[in-house]
Amino acid sequence: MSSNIRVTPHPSFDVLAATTAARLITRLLDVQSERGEATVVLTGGSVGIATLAAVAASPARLAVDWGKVNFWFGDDRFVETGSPDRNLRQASEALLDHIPVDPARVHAMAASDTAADVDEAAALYVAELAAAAAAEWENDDASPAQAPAVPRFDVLLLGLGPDAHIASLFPEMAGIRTKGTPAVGVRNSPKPPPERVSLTLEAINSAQEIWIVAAGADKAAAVGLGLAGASEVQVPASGARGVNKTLWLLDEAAAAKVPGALMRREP
Ligand SMILES: O=C(O)[C@H](O)[C@@H](O)[C@H](O)[C@H](O)COP(=O)(O)O
Repeated sequence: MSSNIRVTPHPSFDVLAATTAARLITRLLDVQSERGEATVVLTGGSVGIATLAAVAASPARLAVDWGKVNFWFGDDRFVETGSPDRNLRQASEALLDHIPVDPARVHAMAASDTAADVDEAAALYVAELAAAAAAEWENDDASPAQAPAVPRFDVLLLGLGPDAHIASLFPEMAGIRTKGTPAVGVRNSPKPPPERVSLTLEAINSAQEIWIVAAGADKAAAVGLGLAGASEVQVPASGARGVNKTLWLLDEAAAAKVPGALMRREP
């Protein structure tokens, strides 16, 4: 197992969400003190959204310069902009509408009323990622021609499906096999709704830190498989590896099948 993987259980869903929120606020503050701005990739799902709500409820949120935080999405559902199924809408209701974000720094994936199909939506996100990456490289006095496909992701949040899917990359489907592009259109998703846009594993793994957040007994098998070094095509979560750190932030139920040797119980 790579040394950069750390598994931390939490006593309950609520403690997991609150602790992940505190970690996120602290990480954003640390990055902003080093670089002036910070970038987080948000996820849909119960824990991902509960974490954002916990950030909104935390007095510590007031210490973050939210106007200098770049928000991207690991995936979104390809439904109408106003649909309650949209991760953007859920993230906005949980957090983004309650903090002073710079709208130009909130990078939403296209919806079914703003793109013709999931392929166009993915292509639009690929272009937006490339433009942000080129701008970062120009700022770093490097040639934009050599810019990577995606900007720097300081923290990338991932929920976990019971089938070990991450973002909208599902076992054995085209998305998890896709290489050479940072975003992909998804059809026939086993998790409704059927059409989505997702970052690819390559884009996910470009992140400095990946935080996989999962709660509930129905995720225990996926966590165990994800940590057991299974093939990423069969177990997408097993392919998630941050450049510097990969955290598995779990409640006790989701951690039930984690080998004791891997567990890091924080004091
Ligand atoms: O858009 C989505 O559906 C998510 O990004 C997806 O990857 C989610 O995070 C997992 O399915 C976990 O969701 P739950 O925590 O609700 O089970």
